[in-house]
Amino acid sequence: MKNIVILGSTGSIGKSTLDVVSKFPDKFKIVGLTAGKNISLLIKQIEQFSPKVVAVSDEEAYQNLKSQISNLKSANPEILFGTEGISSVAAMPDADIVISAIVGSVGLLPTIAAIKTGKVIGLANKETLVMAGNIVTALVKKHGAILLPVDSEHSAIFQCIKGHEKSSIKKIILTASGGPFIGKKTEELKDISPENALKHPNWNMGRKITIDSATLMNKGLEVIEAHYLFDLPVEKIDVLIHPQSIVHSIVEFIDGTYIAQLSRPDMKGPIAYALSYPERLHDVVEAIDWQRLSGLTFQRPDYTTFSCLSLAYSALKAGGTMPAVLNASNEIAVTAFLDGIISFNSIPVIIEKVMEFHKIHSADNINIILEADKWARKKTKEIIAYSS
Ligand SMILES: NC(=O)C1=CN([C@@H]2O[C@H](COP(=O)(O)OP(=O)(O)OC[C@H]3O[C@@H](n4cnc5c(N)ncnc54)[C@H](OP(=O)(O)O)[C@@H]3O)[C@@H](O)[C@H]2O)C=CC1
Ligand SMILES: CC(=O)[C@@H](O)[C@H](O)COP(=O)(O)O
Ligand SMILES: [Mn+2]
Repeated sequence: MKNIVILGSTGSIGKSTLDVVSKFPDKFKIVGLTAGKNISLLIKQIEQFSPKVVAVSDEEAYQNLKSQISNLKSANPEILFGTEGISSVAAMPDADIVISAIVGSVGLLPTIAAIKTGKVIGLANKETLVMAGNIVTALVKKHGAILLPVDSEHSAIFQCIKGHEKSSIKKIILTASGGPFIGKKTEELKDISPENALKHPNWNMGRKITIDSATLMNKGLEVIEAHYLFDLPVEKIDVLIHPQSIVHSIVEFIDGTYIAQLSRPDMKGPIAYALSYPERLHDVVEAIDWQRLSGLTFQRPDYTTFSCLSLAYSALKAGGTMPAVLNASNEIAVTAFLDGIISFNSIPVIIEKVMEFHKIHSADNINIILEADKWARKKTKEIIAYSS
């Protein structure tokens, strides 16, 4: 029996993780859950899974949760609050594996708290590695923690390279669906509404990552994530558009052969793989009906129209605090787009300006990263205010 903590249990990844856990009650037990502010869902999860400890980041939600919890007959967890409370859940001694599935930079400190206890981390929160890849991988080594990718492309690469020498890898190819605006040019994207950008063709995900998929920033963040997870230079990390999202990524070996990992687009696959690693669970994802597949197609990304992808490659090459700045600026720009304050096409324009203003620092410790993150948020807001 493995004891599981889920950071971000009320989100898309959190809910899929609980789906997997509920199908295998003899293998997994939930010991800790955390949420932002969706306490109506959190209460249902508490009733169903009886965690020992829960934490929420939002103060009003915390007070509401505390007042409602005494009415629950079946469960009575300890309730914690804020980043510190979430980090305590992440570090709880009973946990065997922590699924890191909070969205955005707020996931960084709780993930580090889990790493420092030497646990197995199922990492969905790609922002952790984008912001602080060198620091995080050094902490993983120092504390004997294990980082298992939950992001579908990285889970695919992890599965494909298993048992192969690193020197035999020529490059890895991250597949991208292309998002809802595949094939469109900049001019055609100028009046895109948040509602249309939120219509991902293949995956049902949280709002922030769905917009990142539409701009291709998601793939850019994943290039940076892959660099740190697999310790590969940027030149060995490629991106290919694959609109069907059946091939989750590909490894090209030096002998000219390839290994790819395939399944229907369903995050329960990579989640279950991380939860049960190194074993596999039965019947997690519905089988592919091969005869009915209409085709698997691949094309080069349009780096000009979807320039967020180019910006992410530039940030990775620039190094130091630049990836953290890219990430923070993107978070602010995406929120502004969802709030109707800036246009879809402004997202990369604003991020690029912020990157141009940034004086790179060596990413030696977490405070330098947090400072860069803070600086980039402020600068992005200034540029948005100035231009609107
Ligand atoms: N969804 C997917 O299929 C995939 C997601 N990922 C990555 O996984 C992560 C989660 O994505 P996803 O599940 O889609 O996101 P969601 O927006 O669906 O869920 C986010 C979770 O984070 C919580 N949260 C939000 N803000 C805070 C905060 N300030 N403090 C603490 N918790 C907070 C939310 O709580 P509440 O709702 O209660 O406020 C919710 O539980 C992201 O990093 C994403 O890039 C990677 C691959 C695939
Ligand atoms: C499911 C998953 O891992 C997402 O990160 C997904 O890859 C998003 O789709 P895109 O390929 O459109 O970015
Ligand atoms: Mn992904």
